[in-house]
Amino acid sequence: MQQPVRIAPSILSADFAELGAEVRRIDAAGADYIHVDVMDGHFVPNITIGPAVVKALRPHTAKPFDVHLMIAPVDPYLEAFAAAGADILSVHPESGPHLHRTVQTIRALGKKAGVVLNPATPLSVLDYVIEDLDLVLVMSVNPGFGGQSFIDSQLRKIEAIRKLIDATGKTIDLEVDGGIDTATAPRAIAAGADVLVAGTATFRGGPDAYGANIARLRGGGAA
Ligand SMILES: O=C(CO)[C@H](O)[C@H](O)COP(=O)(O)O
Ligand SMILES: [Co+2]
Repeated sequence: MQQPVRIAPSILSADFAELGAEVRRIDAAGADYIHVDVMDGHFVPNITIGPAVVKALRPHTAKPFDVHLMIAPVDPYLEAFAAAGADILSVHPESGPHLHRTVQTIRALGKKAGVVLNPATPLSVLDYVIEDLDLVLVMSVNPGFGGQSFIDSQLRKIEAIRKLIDATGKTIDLEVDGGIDTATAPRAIAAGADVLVAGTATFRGGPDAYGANIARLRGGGAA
């Protein structure tokens, strides 16, 4: 069943020179999850942050850290991100040879497990792991950068995954990431998403705007 809409600001769009304060600000502004984009310059053409930064940010909020791992191979780093304070670890199936094993490793570390589908990744990768997941993340842009435009074809994928999740009878978040703003948020929610990642749309306008930005996205984009 689709759950109430939650907002996961991506700190990729925060001021990196004051990340701790930015995390405290989005926490106070109503963020539900803190979305952390981890990029390695290999799986995706950009380099961002590693476990040391996650650990440094951990004391700044009690909100769940939703860690989106865009690194390959991913398996050797799961333990470090878990120890650093991640709550949800989400992996791309293309980032290791044994997705089922990777999901079991995350669960064995006591963390929530997510699988991320790139725009061209078919639904079938979920067939034999969905029952073990806490979250499915649909990329509505190709991973690597913030500020890209929402890819409309992913709405069909969200609709299809909503049906798959509901058929399990389990509580599994359906998150969408990339190009979420006041125009695309209501479309993603109507398709069945219940967690919206938003980098650009959360941080635009500076700290005084974060609360209103998050509230607008949660309300499905209404002003
Ligand atoms: O995973 C990501 C990129 O790979 C980011 O989470 C995503 O792009 C968020 O940024 P924006 O809301 O600006 O599109
Ligand atoms: Co992300």
